[in-house]
Formats: sequence, structure tokens, C-alpha cells
Amino acid sequence: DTNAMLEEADSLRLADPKKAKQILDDLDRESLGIEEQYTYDYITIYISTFMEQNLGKTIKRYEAFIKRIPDSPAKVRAMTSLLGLSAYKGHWPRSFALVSELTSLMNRIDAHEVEPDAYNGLVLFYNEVEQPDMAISYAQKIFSHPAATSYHQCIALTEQAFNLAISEPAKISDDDFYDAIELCGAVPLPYYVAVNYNNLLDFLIDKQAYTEASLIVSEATKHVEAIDFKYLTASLLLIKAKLKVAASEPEQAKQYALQVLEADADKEYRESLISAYSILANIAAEQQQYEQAYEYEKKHRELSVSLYNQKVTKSLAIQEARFDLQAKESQIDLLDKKNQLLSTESKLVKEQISSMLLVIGLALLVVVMLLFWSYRARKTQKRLHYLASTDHLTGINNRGYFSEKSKAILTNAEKSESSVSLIFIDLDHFKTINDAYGHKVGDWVLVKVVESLKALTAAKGMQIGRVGGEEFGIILPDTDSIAAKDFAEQCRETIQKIDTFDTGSHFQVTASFGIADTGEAGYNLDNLFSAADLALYQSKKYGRNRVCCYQSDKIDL
Ligand SMILES: Nc1nc2c(ncn2[C@@H]2O[C@H](COP(=O)(O)OP(=O)(O)OP(=O)(O)O)[C@@H](O)[C@H]2O)c(=O)[nH]1
Repeated sequence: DTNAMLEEADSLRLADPKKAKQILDDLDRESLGIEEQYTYDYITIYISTFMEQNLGKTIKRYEAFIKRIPDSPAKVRAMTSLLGLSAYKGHWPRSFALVSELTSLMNRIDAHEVEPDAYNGLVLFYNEVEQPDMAISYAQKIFSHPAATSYHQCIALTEQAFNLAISEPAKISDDDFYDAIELCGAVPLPYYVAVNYNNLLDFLIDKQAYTEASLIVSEATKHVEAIDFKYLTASLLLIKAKLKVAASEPEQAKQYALQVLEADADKEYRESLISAYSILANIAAEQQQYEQAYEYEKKHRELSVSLYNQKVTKSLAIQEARFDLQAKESQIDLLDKKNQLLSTESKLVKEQISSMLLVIGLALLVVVMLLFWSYRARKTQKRLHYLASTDHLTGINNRGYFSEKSKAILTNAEKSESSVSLIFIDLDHFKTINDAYGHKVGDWVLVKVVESLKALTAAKGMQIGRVGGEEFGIILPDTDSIAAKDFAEQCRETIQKIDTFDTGSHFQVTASFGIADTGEAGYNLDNLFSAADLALYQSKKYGRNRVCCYQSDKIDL
């Protein structure tokens, strides 16, 4: 199973890099999933750190890898390893930038499984740059992290105890170190067990608990010797020397101090050396070996100055890197704020536009509604006018409106001194039709008569109206009674020809006509109406179905 092989290589990468490499070589990288390929590449670079012993090259590989791959857990791991190497190399600007990139990457993605590794990396980094508070805060993230193993917990406990001993010694006790020793022993991480013993001894000596310290020295020696790491050996020897000084055993103190010088012949761990020279100088002075004391004191001073310079250089570089990063971050912050401002502004503009559109929309709606209302009002007005002016049954003007129109025609005619004629038409024996065939047939006759009259009056400027139940009027502009009489005859004949077949009965429809013109009756409407009425009366009187004209002296038959 390729994934199981990859996991095995991963777990062996620190303990047995050669074996891990062997496993990777046996693996077909292309057969892995994309995330697994990233892990494969990460382990390859990680192993190369040990195999090639060329940190510069490894760092370049990590940088290229980080650039190449997308946000992923493997990227978190690579950045964590790179952070360790960069700090070790004293590349402070890059280290601080990496810390910020790493923490933001972890916020962006779900890197749950690899987070404890990253936190460990951050703890060690803040240790290195002497920011104990930050180291402690990341250690605490590990304690509560569900993916943290006892490996992570061991490192976190060790670093927390170490940093608390520096920043807040009142807050911790021997137990904190013993907890770390127990946990690291169970993993097992013998290196960290030894580190914790040394740290505990330093802590005890700092608070002058010499007896307590003496009791665990032999146990500590066992663990430190098992590791065989120069730095640890030198610090433990120094601890022993300090204890002998405290126990007023200068000869033994001197022996241990001299062993420190031997253990760190390359002068790599100057802090132990400096303290050892200081102890040696004091003892020599007490023993009145002043020349010797002077020599030790000289070495002590030299190393102190050199360490001090080294520390100052490092601290300055760290400060500068932190300052640069802060400056960059505040620049980015400023840019962010500017962008936020811009986006708020554009949002505001958008909102203004949309509220303007809303206002325009509302205005349009109001206009449309007003138009609609006025349209409705006009329609209603028209309808009311129609209802007020029209006869329901026949659809022609009713008496009132017919009179109005006639009046207007007369007024105009009077101005132009032209003739106007009025014809009154009254159906004959209509009551008999109603009585004999029913009211509905009577209605049918009325409609039929109007239809025939309308056909005759159409397009001649004449107006027709229903002036009574079975009585109609026609007003004829520019027409004298002679022409009107001809027209009336036409009407009379048309009515007479109405075929009542559709009613289911056969009967004759006739009408009587009365005509008056302005030449005889004048332009007064009432007079004209009365004159036409009179002529109509004459038609009825002389046998119906005929046309009579009004003449001021006589009625023309
Ligand atoms: N079916 C119907 N009958 C109507 C309508 N309006 C009036 N009438 C009838 O018309 C008849 C008019 O009768 P009269 O005034 O006595 O006149 P006539 O029977 O036509 O006799 P003459 O006019 O003398 O020839 C009445 O019976 C009215 O009820 C209507 O809208 N429909």
C-alpha cells in the first residue's frame, strides 16, 4: 500500500533518514494522490537536510517548494521546517516574514493534523529570539490541541517550563519539570529528558536549593551521558561545579570547571565556558594563585565580550527584522484600510445610485399611475357622457343630447345664414304592435327603424335622435324643407319596406313625418321643434304614413 509506505517514511524521517529515503525510492511518486505527492516531496527535502549537510541548498529547496505548491498541510510543514533552518542560520528578516506567512496560512486552511508541528516550530523559534511570552502562548495551543501527540506535548512542556523559569519563575515548581521528564521519557524522547534535567538543575541552583539539586545530580548525569551531546554535557558539568562551589568544595568545583573547558574545546557553548572561567578565577584567587586567577579572569572577560557582541548583533538583527516586519504589516494594514475605505465609498455610490433609481422608479410609477388614472377618468367620463347622451335601446342620441346638437347646428347656421331642417318621425299604431306581438317585438321594430334611418343619414352631416318612445328626430344642416321632404319620403319608404319575418310575425311598419325648416320656423330650437311637431300632428291627422311640412301660413301636405 503506497500510502502506508509514505506514512512510514514520514515517521522515520528524523529517526532514520536513510531508511526513510529507501522507502521513498521504492515508492512510485506518480501513483500517489496530489496531496500525497506534496508530502512525498516535503519528506524528500527534509531528509536532504541530513544527507547533504548543506543548509543553504536545503533552504533554497524549501523556498522553491513553498512557491510551487498551493495552500496545503504539506506547505505548513515545509514552512515550519524552513522557519527552523532560517532561524538557525540567523536569517531574521526571512524568519519573521515566515512566521507571519505561516500563521496566516494556518488561518486560511484546515491544517488540523499538522498544526501541532507548526506550533512546535513557533515555540522553538520564539525561544530562539528570546520572546518567552510568545513561546509559552504557542506551547499552550499544543496542550489543548486534539491532534497533538505526546511528542508535541513533550516539546511544549519542556519549552514552557524553560521559558516560565526565565520570565515568571514564581509561577512554576519542580513538578513542572518532572511532568515534562515523565512525558518525554514515555514517548520516548531521551534528548528532552536530559534537557529537562539540566533545566531543572539550573532552576534549583538559581533559587539556591542546593540540597535538592544535589539529590538529582546522579540521575541527571545518567540521562545526559546517554545522549552524549557536547552542549548538554558542558552545562551539566558546570552545574556540578556550581554545586561544589556552594558546598565549599573548591577542589572538586575546580575539577568540574576544568572538565567544562575540556568538554567544549571548540568554544561553541560560550555561556558554560564563561561561567566555568569565572568559577576557576574565583577559586584561584581564593587559593592566592593570583597569576592563574588573572589568566582565567582574562579568558572570562574575552569570552564575555565576544558573547556579548554576538548577542548584541543577534538582538539588533532580530529587532531590525521585527521592526521591518511591523512596518511592512502596518503598511499592508494601511493599504487594507485604504481599500476598505474605497470599497465603502463605492458601496456608498452604488447605494446612492440604487436609491436614485428607486426614486426614479417611484416617480415613473407615479406618472404611470397618474396616466392610468386619467385614462380611467376619461374612460369613465366618456362612459358617463355616453350614458347621459345615448339611448340604450337604439344607440342613437337621446332627446337631451339631440336637442343640444340641434341647438349647436342652429347657432352655426344662423351665423352662416344657411337653412336647417328638422324631421320628426313617429311610428304608426305602435301601441297595437306592442299589444299584438309583445313588447320585445316592439323593441325589435324600434331598433330596425333606427338601423334603416342610420343607413340613410350616414355621411350626410345629419344628426339623428330618439326624442320620444316611438318618436325620432333628424336634423339636416344646409337643407331647406323641400330637400328635407325628399329625404323624408326616402325614409318613409324604407320604413314601410321593413321585413318583420325575423320576429316570427308578419305585419306592416309605417311612420308619419313632420318637417320644419328655419326658413319658416326661424333659428330658435323650441320653435323649430314645435313646428315639426305640428307638421307631424298633421301627418297623423291626415291618415299616417305620410310626410307633412310646416308652413307659417299653412301646413303643406
Ligand atoms: N316596445 C316598446 N314600446 C314602447 C317604447 N316606448 C314607448 N312605447 C309604446 O309606444 C306606444 C305609443 O302609443 P301611442 O302614443 O298611443 O301611439 P300609437 O299607438 O303609436 O298610435 P299613433 O301614434 O297614434 O299612431 C305606447 O304603448 C308605449 O308603451 C319602447 O321603448 N318599447
